[in-house]
Amino acid sequence: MRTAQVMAEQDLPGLLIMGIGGTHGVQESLAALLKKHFSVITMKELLENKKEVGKKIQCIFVSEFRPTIDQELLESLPNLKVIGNSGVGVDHLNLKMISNFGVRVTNTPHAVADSTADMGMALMLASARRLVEGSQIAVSPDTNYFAADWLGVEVTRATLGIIGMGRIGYKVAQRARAFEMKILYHNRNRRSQEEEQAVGACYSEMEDLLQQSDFVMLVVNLTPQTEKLIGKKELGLMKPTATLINISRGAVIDQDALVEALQNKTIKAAALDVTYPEPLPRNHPLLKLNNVIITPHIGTATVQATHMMAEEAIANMLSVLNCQPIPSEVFPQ
Ligand SMILES: O=CC(=O)O
Repeated sequence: MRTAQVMAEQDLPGLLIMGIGGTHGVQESLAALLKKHFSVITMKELLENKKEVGKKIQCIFVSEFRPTIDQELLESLPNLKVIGNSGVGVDHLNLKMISNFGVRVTNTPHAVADSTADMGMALMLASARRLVEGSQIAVSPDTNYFAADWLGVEVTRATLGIIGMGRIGYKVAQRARAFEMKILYHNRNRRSQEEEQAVGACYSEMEDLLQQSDFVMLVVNLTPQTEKLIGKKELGLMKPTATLINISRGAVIDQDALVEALQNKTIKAAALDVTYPEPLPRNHPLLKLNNVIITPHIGTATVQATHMMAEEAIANMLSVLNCQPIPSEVFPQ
């Protein structure tokens, strides 16, 4: 005989998890969170019985950046209503194709903002103070080193140019203010005077920002308009003492041009949480340069952000299922 609890679980909307790790495709704590609202189905379960299991799925929770949702998958899910992306960037999803199936897409712009802004600051400080190089020498067999060999530069009172002043860019500005940085920003839409004053940020044309900044931080979404936004010409405008930091998407930078600029020292350094592709092939020239820091796209990889993203995605997906206003829906461009 079925218990009331099992019956209730069966009544919950079916949710497919697309991710890696744990038995469910995400950490068990996230799976437990999702299970409060959905009947959770793993990819393995779907593949074992596509016909029956496919009909139950109304939502997909996407926790990875890799492109995995194709036409064939969507055709096997006749009752799919919403794809809840865990994260703000949705460039790994084919929005046009998904919308042709009448499926909504949602993202989590609020949950990611603090952790990603922290990552931008961490990369800026690590690069300025040569943290990775310093850490490598400190644990190397070579003990004959001196602080004077490792002079960095101060972030305090330096000029930071933020390209992309959305939620994350603005959080970066709030943090940079505490370092007394001069903050320039460029954005599609100018922020209000009150917002600019609150963080001490000045709106700037791209060219001026690139010419004046000691640190240029990229915080834009990847769209056809921002692909290769930073190329040879833009890198050429930067100071030879400047550092480029990227916490958005790798394809926002023309990577060949970046390699050239770093090799020729026309800019000083780069600190990248994102590259194109991810991970970079092990023989990629960026990996051979000592004026580059690369992290494996971990801007949102914190305990707090992962849980907040799941909560935000759950709220979005339930709104779609309950025909309520959707807090964060993404539309094809
Ligand atoms: O890269 C992280 C995100 O898109 O949220």
